[in-house]
Amino acid sequence: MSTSLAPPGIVHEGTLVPVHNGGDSTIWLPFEKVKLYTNAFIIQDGKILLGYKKRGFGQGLYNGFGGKVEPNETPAQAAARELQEEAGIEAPLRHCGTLFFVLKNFRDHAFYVDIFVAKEYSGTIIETDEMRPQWFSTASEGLEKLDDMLPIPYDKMWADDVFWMPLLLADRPFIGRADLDKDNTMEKWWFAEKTS
Ligand SMILES: Nc1ncnc2c1[nH]c(=O)n2[C@H]1C[C@H](O)[C@@H](COP(=O)(O)OP(=O)(O)OP(=O)(O)O)O1
Repeated sequence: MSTSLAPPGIVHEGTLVPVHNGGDSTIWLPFEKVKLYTNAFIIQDGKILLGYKKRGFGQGLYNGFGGKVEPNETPAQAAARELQEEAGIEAPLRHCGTLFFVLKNFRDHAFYVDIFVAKEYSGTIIETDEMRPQWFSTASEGLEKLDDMLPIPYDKMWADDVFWMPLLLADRPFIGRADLDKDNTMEKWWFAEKTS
């Protein structure tokens, strides 16, 4: 499928295969500034580590561990720093996706988020002022669940996560954009798998 379908804000090389797109809005929300963010996940042995955001942006939602890329950092360095700051651990993170978010009632900047993943980590997972880490089962409905582990709580996550997280879990590189309203509803979205 043509790569020219990618929405504004999506920067990419190679071949993209769109997997989801939709929304009632006919236009992508405009944006002026873009700020760089990271988000990191540990996925191992049928489980994924998420953090419950205790304060600030996205409070009350489960997410990976991440935040803003500081001016002196690469996204990979920022991802490692945020994982240490928010969960107390280190991990051999590798890049697996890129997401672009525009919030309807937040016109300060759009979010360009590099997504990282690791299968291992070192150190002891700790609760921090910002995040309460928790393991969730990655097993699909109908399959055997890990002992006492809840499934991924999509109803308590950013609304876009359900579209790209299956690609993350399947280790399939992805890219996408979502425009969200202030109540965490999706206005318009487009997600693709990167096949080269
Ligand atoms: N829509 C959506 N889906 C999934 N993930 C995210 C979004 N929007 C987002 O912003 N995010 C991610 C991107 C980042 O990982 C975090 C937001 O980072 P934040 O905690 O605001 O950044 P910090 O640098 O930690 O902020 P301060 O601690 O400096 O205030 O959510």
